[in-house]
Amino acid sequence: MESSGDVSPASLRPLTSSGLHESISQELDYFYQETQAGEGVGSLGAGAPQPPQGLTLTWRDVNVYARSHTGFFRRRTSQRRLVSDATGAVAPGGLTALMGGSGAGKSSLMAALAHRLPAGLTADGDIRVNGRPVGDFMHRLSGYMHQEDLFVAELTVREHLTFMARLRLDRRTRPAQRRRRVEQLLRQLGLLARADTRIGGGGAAGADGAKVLSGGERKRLAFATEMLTDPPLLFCDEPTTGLDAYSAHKLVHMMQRVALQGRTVLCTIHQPSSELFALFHQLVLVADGRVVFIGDAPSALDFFAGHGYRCPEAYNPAEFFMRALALTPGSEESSRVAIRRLCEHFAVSDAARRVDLTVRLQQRLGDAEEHKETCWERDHQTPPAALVLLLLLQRCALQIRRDSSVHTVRLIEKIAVALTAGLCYVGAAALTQSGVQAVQGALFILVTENTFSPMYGVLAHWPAERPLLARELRAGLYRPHLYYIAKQAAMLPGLVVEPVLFVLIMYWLVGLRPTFYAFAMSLLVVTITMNVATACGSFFGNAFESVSVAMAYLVPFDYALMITSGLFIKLSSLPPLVGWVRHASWFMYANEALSILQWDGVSNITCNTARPDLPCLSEGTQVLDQYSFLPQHLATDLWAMGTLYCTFHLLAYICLRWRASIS
Ligand SMILES: Nc1ncnc2c1ncn2[C@@H]1O[C@H](COP(=O)(O)OP(=O)(O)OP(=O)(O)O)[C@@H](O)[C@H]1O
Repeated sequence: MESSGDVSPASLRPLTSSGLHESISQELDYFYQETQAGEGVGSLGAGAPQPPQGLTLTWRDVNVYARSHTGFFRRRTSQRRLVSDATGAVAPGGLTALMGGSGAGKSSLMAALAHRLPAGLTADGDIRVNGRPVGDFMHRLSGYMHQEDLFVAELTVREHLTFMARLRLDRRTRPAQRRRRVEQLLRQLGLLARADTRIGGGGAAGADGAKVLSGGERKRLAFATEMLTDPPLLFCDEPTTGLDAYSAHKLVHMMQRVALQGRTVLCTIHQPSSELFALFHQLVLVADGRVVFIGDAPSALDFFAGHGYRCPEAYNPAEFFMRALALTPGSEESSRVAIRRLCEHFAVSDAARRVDLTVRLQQRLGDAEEHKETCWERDHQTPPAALVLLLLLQRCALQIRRDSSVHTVRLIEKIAVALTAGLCYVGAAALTQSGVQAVQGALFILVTENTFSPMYGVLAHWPAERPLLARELRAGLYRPHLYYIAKQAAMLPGLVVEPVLFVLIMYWLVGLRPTFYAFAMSLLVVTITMNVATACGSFFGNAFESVSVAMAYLVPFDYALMITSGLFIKLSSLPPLVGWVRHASWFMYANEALSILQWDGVSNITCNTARPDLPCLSEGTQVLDQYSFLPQHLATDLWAMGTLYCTFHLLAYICLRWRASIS
């Protein structure tokens, strides 16, 4: 294994060249000139703190385990080893391929090396960077391009990079520098023409027909995102998955260029073509969770040939390695024995001795400098919480504004329902016996229409955004409470405009009590109702793993609340077993408050004189009493709804944190 000082770009030339390679080289000429001038993908420019360059990554006896919980209350824990006793080293200045068949343990090993194990996986062993045991500083020191790219679909390419630049770059980076960095990456990664295109959800076109990025462009954007901070260490998990040969070559070629600038780049890859394979300088071959070989491709071919696995002439070496290391279906056990034998041969080979030497050297180096901080750790300053909140708020607001299903369609629906319901009640809300029924019916519509659609609408948002949230939280980009506050704050204008619009239309069409106080207070009650309902939807959306499971619990819950609202059964006659439910029913509080606003102080309701045998409610208090409502409860109702609002949000936030930590 070569140390950082021994590696020169010349010694790391690609193994072969091809026409495709040359055409890409020409296309990237501009980029290359810039990198030669020290202004390439990895340059932040003067002024910003620079990370340490030339990092050697070493690992010894690394094991990765998957923990699963089974049984009642998930109390039984079982553990499976995904990576066994892996030892290796990767030097800077070259592109290293972590290769192996599907399920060989590449992603698990790479996540452990990058200090980014997902929830459910744990690791032990000694992993170091320039001799220093890895820790949380890896999030700043390294970039990690995930196998599955996740973006906020509504943002454009430039908006996404700008947002990430503000969160990831040191807070002392000047705005002009930041902008230059974004433009530089857009240009270098061939995304300039697509800079104002929406990222989209990965499909052919956005929901509203807007153009979105292709798979290859998304991968390049993911790469650009990781390159924003100019990390000296870069991990790429299957960056070529889903790309055509040309796009895959273009992306790996960029990674090679970045590596040749002195960075350490480790990239998992499945089965690359010969041309793609030729771009890698070093291989780490993995099979059945074990490291089978580390070194360059010619040495790997010699090693395999020396143990009876000869690669045929003109055969793609990558394919050859994959075949040699595959677990053959039907005879997995004999494949495992063969793999273990190769591992044993490798353990006593010269290549393994070189790796071991590097690992020991780095260990000694690190132990000697145990108490020294790297300048990168000491220097990096994250943006202040207020700025992070503002950035998240901007992003959420853009998401809502551009997702027509959230605002335009909902506003149209609200107006249409308010008009329809209002027109049905025109002239019905008189101070008569039938008028009492009409008013109570209209109040019920005011409550339900501002409860169900917002509650179920918001429910779906949380599970959909959870993977991205979990990833961004794990990357240390922001704290969960900032995300939650930003999300709620971005929704707030809609949660005020919608109920106000609805009440404005329906209140006057129905002809409800025409006093300013009754109208203004009704506006307030309905607005609070909608906000409590969305808080409840947020709680259910965060408490369960998927929308369907959340719905399974929410539907019976809202039925219980609705039945105990006072309209369907007199509250005083509720059986004690379920009577307590009404205390959590904002339906009840809202209905009571709205009814008080309509009927308190009314004393001239006319009776049906033609039918003296029928019961007659001649006073407002009688109407309220019919539902067990009390006129003096208005303030209590408002306080109760406020308490429910805070409780649901608190529960939602606790669940958000918990769900994100296990996702
Ligand atoms: N969180 C997890 N819980 C349980 N098992 C897991 C988990 N993650 C991965 N595994 C298992 O560990 C093994 C190795 O998975 P890993 O993703 O590391 O392999 P890989 O070589 O990257 O595969 P691929 O190329 O298909 O992505 C697989 O059998 C996989 O099912």
